[in-house]
Amino acid sequence: MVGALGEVIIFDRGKGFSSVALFSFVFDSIILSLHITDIFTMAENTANQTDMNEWVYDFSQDSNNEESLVEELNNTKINNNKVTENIDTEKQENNYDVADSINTQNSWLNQFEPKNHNDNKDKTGFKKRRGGFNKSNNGNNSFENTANYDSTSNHFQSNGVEHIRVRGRGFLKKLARENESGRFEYNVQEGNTAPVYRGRGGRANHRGRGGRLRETSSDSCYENAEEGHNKKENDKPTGSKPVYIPPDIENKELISGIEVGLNFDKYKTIEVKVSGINPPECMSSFHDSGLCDILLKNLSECNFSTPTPIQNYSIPIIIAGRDLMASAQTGSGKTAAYILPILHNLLSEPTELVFDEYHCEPHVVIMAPTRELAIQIFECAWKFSNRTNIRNGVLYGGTSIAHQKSKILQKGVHILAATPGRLNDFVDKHIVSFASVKFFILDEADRMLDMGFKSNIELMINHPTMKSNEKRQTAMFSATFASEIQLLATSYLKSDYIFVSVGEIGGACKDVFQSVIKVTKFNKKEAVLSLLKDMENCQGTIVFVEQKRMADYVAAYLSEMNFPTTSIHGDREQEEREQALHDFKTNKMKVLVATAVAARGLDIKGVNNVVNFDLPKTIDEYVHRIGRTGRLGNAGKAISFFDPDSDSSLASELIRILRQADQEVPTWLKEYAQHTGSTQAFEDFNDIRENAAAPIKEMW
Ligand SMILES: Nc1ncnc2c1ncn2[C@@H]1O[C@H](COP(=O)(O)OP(=O)(O)OP(=O)(O)O)[C@@H](O)[C@H]1O
Repeated sequence: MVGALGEVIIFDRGKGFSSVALFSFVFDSIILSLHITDIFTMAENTANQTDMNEWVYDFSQDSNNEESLVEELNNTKINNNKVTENIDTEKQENNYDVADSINTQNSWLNQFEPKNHNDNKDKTGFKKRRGGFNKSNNGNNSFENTANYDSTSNHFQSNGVEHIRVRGRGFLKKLARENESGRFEYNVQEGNTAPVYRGRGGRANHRGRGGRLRETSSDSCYENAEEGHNKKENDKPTGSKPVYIPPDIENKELISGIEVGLNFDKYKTIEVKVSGINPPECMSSFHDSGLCDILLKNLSECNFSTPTPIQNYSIPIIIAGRDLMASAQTGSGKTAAYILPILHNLLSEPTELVFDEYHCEPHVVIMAPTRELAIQIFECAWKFSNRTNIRNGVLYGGTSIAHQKSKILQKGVHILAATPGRLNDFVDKHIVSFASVKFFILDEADRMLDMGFKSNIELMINHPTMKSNEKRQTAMFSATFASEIQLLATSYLKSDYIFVSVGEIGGACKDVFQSVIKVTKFNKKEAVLSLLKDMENCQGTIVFVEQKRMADYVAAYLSEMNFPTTSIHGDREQEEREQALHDFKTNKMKVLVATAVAARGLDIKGVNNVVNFDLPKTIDEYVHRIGRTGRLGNAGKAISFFDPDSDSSLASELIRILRQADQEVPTWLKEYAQHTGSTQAFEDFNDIRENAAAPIKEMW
């Protein structure tokens, strides 16, 4: 209930902001209208007096005269000590910077600028924007999410006011550049899971007029068929399409891959199970793989000397023309397990590449749930096709469509890595046709086939230009593969597909040392801080949170505490997301705070620690998250905060994963598991085909 939260909502709707001085105050649908000059003072007093925890500044003025509004704002005596939130975090999907157009009179705006950063970035790695409300009482922090006015210290603190919202039209609409409602909000409530959308006329995922109480889950908006894409992109008016042009691969060092770790040899002891009719023999080295010479050369240049188990099995299976469903632990080389045999096929059985100025027909389509993963797959294909005529392309949202179109139509593409939304768009526009597809690959297949993406995948599989199962080769890979998803997946595969599992399906990588700490939602912040302080070197730490806003909040907090931190989540612009990853990869930022958008597939050198600030909703997500460390035989560490209030339903599954990975199970955790399900060990084998040949058990 909004009213129960207690809010101050301030609207100013009088033209020119000077004539209206009506002040009213109600819970839930409270409207305060008053002279803008007094807004902050009055709100502050009211908040202070009534101990309310939300402020909403609403400049619902459809101002035709922005300049006078800006002037009005300039004249407004806003005490720097009182307004503390940087609203930028709510409008990061666009590059528009209103202050550019009113630069000459930006004193109001400038007083909210981050004060002590020389370049265009603040300490969090966020791009500095004008127009954000920004704490400036000590002049050095742009993301201090404090918001409660403390009359004794004359500034805000975080223990009371939980929301600051700014709503407006005209000038503020531009400032926020949101949807037609022209409003945006920033919720700084700690541990918040239920941002309140309200107003008049709100609808699902959109803050508008007539709002309602609505929960946004982590980064789960699939309307653009990408995990963690920016919801606000859904209703961008035509004409404000993304213009970001990503750079070409420029730093080979950054895509060079993780080095083999001390535990790499332990891969030999992992049990591999294969089922399906007449599976091809596995290989035991790259040299007996039959891969063409140029690929062997590229492999050695990339320091791939010994194949991992999933590569030993998948490479011969794909070379033999068989369909494949494969599961292997995180960080064990699944990407190369399909890229290499595909490249081998393209090179040894070349066919003409069809393309013209209007369309192209890739030979290989690889789908991934996130933009960053699509980029990573593209880079992997690119590095292994060095010195060949193979052309690689990538399609993903948040970037210029014209640019991506020109890239793939220039010379055509053999291998196209893509997120479903952008690919569908290109297929709809007849820019991409599946008429020449030989291989169709689903990376993170269980994710691609669950609720969020399934309809998009089906659109492609059933597209008139797509070849039938029998005429194309299909392969699916993931570290997790629930039985129901396997069942669904079988309809996309030939009936005699091979199933390979390396280790337990859905099991965690045993090279990750896992620990669980009991917390409450109120002490997570301190807990993460003390974890970082206790680390000898916190370089390479990913902190996972459930909410996009929480990502900014935690990133801001850690930056404040002098841990260089950046964040990645679906409300950041694509350019910012790529910049954040780049800064993290190049060690400019020690800590990356991330939502689900970074949970799967991302392969980043030097990730030593994963912290689950919030535990995810599902155990599979947990397995993927902690798999960002402990890759390729390197040791890693995962620390998870367990809040009994919100995480008890995960307890039994968590215990199961801890046991499977030979980790210690805290005694207190068992209490929470008692009523929430089985902690039994993994099933022995689960190829769901009823008629599957008896599994061939082999030790690699
Ligand atoms: N045989 C190999 N020799 C050396 N390095 C390898 C080998 N195979 C893979 N790698 C490297 O191991 C890292 C992990 O590979 P990859 O990202 O394909 O793992 P994955 O199994 O797909 O992980 P996830 O489940 O997290 O997606 C990459 O840096 C890759 O370059």
